[in-house]
Amino acid sequence: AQHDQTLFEERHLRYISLLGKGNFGSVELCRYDPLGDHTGELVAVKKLQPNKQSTLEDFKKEVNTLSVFHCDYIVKYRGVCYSAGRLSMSLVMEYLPYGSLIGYLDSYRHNVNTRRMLLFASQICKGMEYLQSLRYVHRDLAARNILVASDTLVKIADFGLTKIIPFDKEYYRVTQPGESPIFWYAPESIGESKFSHKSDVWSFGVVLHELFSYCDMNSNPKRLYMQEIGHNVQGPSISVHLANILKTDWRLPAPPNCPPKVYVMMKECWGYDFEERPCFSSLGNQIETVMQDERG
Ligand SMILES: C[C@H](Nc1nc(-c2c[nH]c3ncc(Cl)cc23)ncc1F)C(=O)NCC(F)(F)F
Repeated sequence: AQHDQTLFEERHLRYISLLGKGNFGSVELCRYDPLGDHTGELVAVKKLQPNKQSTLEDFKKEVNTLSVFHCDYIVKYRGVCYSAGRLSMSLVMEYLPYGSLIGYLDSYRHNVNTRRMLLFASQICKGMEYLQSLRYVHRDLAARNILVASDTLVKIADFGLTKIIPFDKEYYRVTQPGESPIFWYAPESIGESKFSHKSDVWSFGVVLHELFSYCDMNSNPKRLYMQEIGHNVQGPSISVHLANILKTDWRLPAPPNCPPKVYVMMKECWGYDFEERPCFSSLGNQIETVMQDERG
């Protein structure tokens, strides 16, 4: 349809730069400039790179998933761009100039205080509550997949691994796990490829750890776990070692200067049994409470 705002014509999408590589494709900064006078808006365009892991079908699912989300704390879907005679397609999203939380905390760490981090945490929590209300599990919740819209707003992004939980079950079982972000995974995800809202809660605990570590590369989850496991451990046996230390109740240490109440919340998210873990709505309330206590 002529006035279909969600259809972007390839000839008007002007490539500007590569933003980064995600699970199944790369995301580019483009200007959609139908008038050709540089007045068009900037957009983030995710191009599918079909490889052994991802197919056009997977990509279409990611597009359809994002297109139904309407939440202030989830990156906005703008539409699609078909190219090469509908053989390939790209996902068009809003462009957030501050980039991902990792880069933001690294560069603006000095004006991000505890209150601001708790605000970001509560927004991620609200975004996850919204996902849960639609029976979606994100499966890749990590600081690298959180976008910063402004100094006071963050949004969840990268729904490449997102799955909908079947109506008759409380979890989603993955058949062939690809490149798995195992250091953000709950024990049941590592051991049985089971994913649920409660495994997303585990990952949220790891995001809290990243937040309160200012996403400092020297204390990122992978490095801290590998220190405990032993750097000489390689390849597939890493997940066995990781599952073992989690079973013996070893957890990521409290980040430096982390408020005790926040570390308590992380530990709750890391309950070995998924039933011990809090739900996102209770986490949201706990965060609001800590925000009130925090003079900040
Ligand atoms: C693969 C892509 N990687 C990157 N994206 C951006 C980015 C800036 N601004 C953006 N605005 C909208 C989008 Cl979708 C991405 C960016 N910056 C650095 C990246 F490495 C990505 O999607 N990462 C997940 C998340 F979006 F959460 F950061």
